[in-house]
Amino acid sequence: MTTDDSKPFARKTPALDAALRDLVENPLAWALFLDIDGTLLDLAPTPDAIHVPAELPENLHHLSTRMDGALAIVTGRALLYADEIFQPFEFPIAGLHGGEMRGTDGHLLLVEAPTAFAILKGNLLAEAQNMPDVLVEDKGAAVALHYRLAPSFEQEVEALMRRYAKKAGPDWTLQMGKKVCELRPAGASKADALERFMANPPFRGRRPLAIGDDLTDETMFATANAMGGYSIRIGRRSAVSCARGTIQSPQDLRDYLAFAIENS
Ligand SMILES: O=P(O)(O)OC[C@H]1O[C@H](O[C@H]2O[C@H](CO)[C@@H](O)[C@H](O)[C@H]2O)[C@H](O)[C@@H](O)[C@@H]1O
Ligand SMILES: [Mg+2]
Repeated sequence: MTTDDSKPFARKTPALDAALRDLVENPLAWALFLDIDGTLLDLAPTPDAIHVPAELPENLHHLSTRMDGALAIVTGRALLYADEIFQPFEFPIAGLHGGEMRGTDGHLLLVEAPTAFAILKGNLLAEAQNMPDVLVEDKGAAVALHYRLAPSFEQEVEALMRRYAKKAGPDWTLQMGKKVCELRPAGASKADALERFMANPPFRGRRPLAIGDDLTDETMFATANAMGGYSIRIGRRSAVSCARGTIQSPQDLRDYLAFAIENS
């Protein structure tokens, strides 16, 4: 293909341009790992208020086909919830920040919430009711407390979740995010998920490209970089991020992905 300055990647830094250009020109050389909230989708006021652009699932399907299936979703969402977003297509996916997985063989690894954790979630829900507009998102083996609609409760939310992290014990860990504080299974991270995908075809032997927007994505950025790949953070450039490149918004990323499909 030929490229010129009007193309989406021509506005970026040289290293980012080169990675984005190479994904278009050599889709079989790359393995793509995509976060959902704040990356593929614009952030919304509440977890269920997300808008999925009608063309997004099909665009990802086309790109995945060009990459011979080496495209995976790596999200903090529960795996089965995230699957619904991309219907009727089904991608290799990691949920709960790496705790849940489904590889290309279709084998589903889900985490079951033990009774003690279910009781803990019930108690958390009761205590959160004292904080108007703070939302509890029950994700099965993880639970999130969202304060996007009630930013003045940030400190209280964090303190409450730290208390509950102690009660939950070592099998759960605290995960901070954008206007959210979560308790998630401690056994795996997004980096672990990326490594597990990379151990098998069609991912094996390719350069990983990790794209995300939040603290939870930093481990997969670092791992993608260490494996000779590349990492892109959606949002403003950040000195504390491991990501090597920056794309300003989910819309810019979606525009680039649409361009990559048309031209690869
Ligand atoms: O790893 P991700 O796919 O980015 O998931 C991270 C968390 O995303 C969701 O929360 C965030 O998005 C919401 C919808 O835009 C927004 O209202 C919230 O403030 C954000 O923190 C999701 O609800 C969490 O379960 C994910 O862990
Ligand atoms: Mg995100």
